[in-house]
Amino acid sequence: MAGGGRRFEIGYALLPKKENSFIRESLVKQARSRGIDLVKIDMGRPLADQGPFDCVLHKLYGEDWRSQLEDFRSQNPNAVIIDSPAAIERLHNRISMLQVVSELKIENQSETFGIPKQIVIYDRETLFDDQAWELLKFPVIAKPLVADGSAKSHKMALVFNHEGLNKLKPPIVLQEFVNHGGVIFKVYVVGEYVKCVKRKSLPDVSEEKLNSLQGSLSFSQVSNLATHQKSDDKYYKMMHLEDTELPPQSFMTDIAKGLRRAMNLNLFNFDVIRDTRFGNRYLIIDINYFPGYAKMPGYETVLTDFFCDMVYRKERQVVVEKDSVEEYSQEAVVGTDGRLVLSCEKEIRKIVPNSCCSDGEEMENSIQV
Ligand SMILES: O=P(O)(O)O[C@@H]1[C@@H](OP(=O)(O)O)[C@H](OP(=O)(O)O)[C@H](O)[C@H](OP(=O)(O)O)[C@H]1OP(=O)(O)O
Ligand SMILES: Nc1ncnc2c1ncn2[C@@H]1O[C@H](COP(=O)(O)OP(=O)(O)O)[C@@H](O)[C@H]1O
Ligand SMILES: [Mg+2]
Ligand SMILES: [Mg+2]
Repeated sequence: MAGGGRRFEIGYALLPKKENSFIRESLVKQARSRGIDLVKIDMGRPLADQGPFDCVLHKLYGEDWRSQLEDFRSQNPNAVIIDSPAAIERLHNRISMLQVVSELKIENQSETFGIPKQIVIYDRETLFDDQAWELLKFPVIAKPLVADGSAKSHKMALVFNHEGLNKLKPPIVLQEFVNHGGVIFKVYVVGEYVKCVKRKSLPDVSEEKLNSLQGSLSFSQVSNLATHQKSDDKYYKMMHLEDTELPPQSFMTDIAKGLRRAMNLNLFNFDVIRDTRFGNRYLIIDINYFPGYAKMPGYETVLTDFFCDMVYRKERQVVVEKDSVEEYSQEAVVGTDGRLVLSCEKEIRKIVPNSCCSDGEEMENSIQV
């Protein structure tokens, strides 16, 4: 075990469904064997009274939970919080979620990426306003603007014509439906680890079919159906999952890295489709915080590696801090004047930049000189 035999505690706060799927005995055991104890946070008691944890792993929302995390952080400035509520928040709105994609710059000669054309509609009037429709053409997907994990936030409609707009309930995002061969790519990100898998998606809609279709079609969490129907060979063949080529791994990794940095998140996945009109154009349509990692083969190892990275990196930083303090305070002694001590403090801060949970977010009071 690394870290000089010291054990680490990671507290987790998850909804029951998530806890059941994610906190498996196999994960708990593997983490334990590498010096990490996964401990359930007691939601009946203040978080700040528990632990003290080296790291908090969470997928819970709301003001109360946020302020509990803040209290915990101020009492445990060296603890790692995965991830910061402010960074997660961006993913709760389907417009801000994809804005970050448009800002990414990735050099690639052979593939391109972006997001589908989309507009946000806040009221029924705008829904039927021709001006709002200048950018889009049917079919479109209507998605609830809010993506907060509720069943409602996953209820979508594929809309074929104006008649289909009647059933929609703003606020919604209307997104151009892009034919993509019925297969979606899910790219799972765990810190630096990136894994792309294929899943079932909606079938293509041809011009011909579009003219014969009426109104709209409602659906929910279509990509999760594939796992339930894996045993149905005929169904699987029909979706052409096996014949579909994955996007180039290095391209997905570059996008994942860019998103991770831009969003300041460690645990997320994003849904990608390949536009059949071009073949080398990829569109990102959805980003999810802390998705269903247990569906990833060998998720226990990937997650344990990540936990180790988080807590050991933290441990290393603390050691560096201590070393730096000694080194610089010796210099300060040589100089023997108050001003010199002050400039040393600044130096130490430079040595331990952003020493925090998710990259980029400064941890205050981490250095005691
Ligand atoms: O439950 P699972 O394993 O299907 O995971 C869901 C994810 O499925 P995926 O890993 O992408 O196949 C799912 O992703 P999709 O929306 O299907 O793209 C969400 O991340 C969902 O979380 P939430 O309801 O948006 O908070 C995830 O649900 P929670 O487990 O977080 O409740
Ligand atoms: N612009 C689009 N073009 C084609 N299919 C789409 C598009 N947007 C979503 N889909 C399909 O709808 C599914 C659900 O949409 P998504 O935005 O991923 O919502 P959720 O957050 O519920 O997963 C996707 O997995 C994909 O099959
Ligand atoms: Mg999705
Ligand atoms: Mg989603």
